[in-house]
Amino acid sequence: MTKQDLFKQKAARAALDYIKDGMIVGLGTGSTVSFLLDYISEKELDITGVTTSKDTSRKCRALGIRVVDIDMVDHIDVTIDGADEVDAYMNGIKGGGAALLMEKIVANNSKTNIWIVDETKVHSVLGSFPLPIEIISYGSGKLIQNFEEKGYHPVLRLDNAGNPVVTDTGHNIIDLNLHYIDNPQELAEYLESQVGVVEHGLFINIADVVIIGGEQIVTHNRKQ
Ligand SMILES: O=C[C@H](O)[C@H](O)[C@H](O)COP(=O)(O)O
Repeated sequence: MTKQDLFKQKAARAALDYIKDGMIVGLGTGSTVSFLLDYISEKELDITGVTTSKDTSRKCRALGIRVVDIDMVDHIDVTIDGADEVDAYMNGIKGGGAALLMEKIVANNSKTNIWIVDETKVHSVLGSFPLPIEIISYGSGKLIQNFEEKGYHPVLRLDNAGNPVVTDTGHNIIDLNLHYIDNPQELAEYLESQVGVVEHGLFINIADVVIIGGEQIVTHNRKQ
């Protein structure tokens, strides 16, 4: 196991403190959340999960974690998710695993949102990680052209067979290679105004707690 994986594991283990029996828990997507699911199963926590991807649902089924559709619950107590990059203001980029749309819907319906990341993902300014944009396929060439003209260096994400990645909700992904996002809010507003964009991977003012795994665990709390 790499050091980065060990740090992801540490962050995932620390997140268990926020989960109690009987809770409805939003379950994110990705390798860090995968460690969390293992711990939830090992500890036999009696939770009801609301998942953010087919991958997470599959893993929950394999581990015997109960899962229900988001529309079957009247609230979500806490959601625990990974992130691809986190800045000093606890804003982040998500969607490296193409799950950003379902993740944002679950996050927006959760009382508390907790991110679990390893320390390599924390940067003072967002943009090192390419920003995923979920789009409809019709007219995607035009959208790419618009993003090129803005200097965003867009790349349509392809799968191993060279076909456009199709998300769990049936869309495609464009990754923007921005390197330095000086005003995430302004960029989010621009992206939201583009017809054909379903959702973007900028998660602004969403995380309440960020647990960073490193040699030590560091926890940031928005309310502090
Ligand atoms: O679409 C994927 C999600 O936003 C993930 O939470 C993110 O990519 C982090 O994944 P990982 O824990 O594998 O680094």
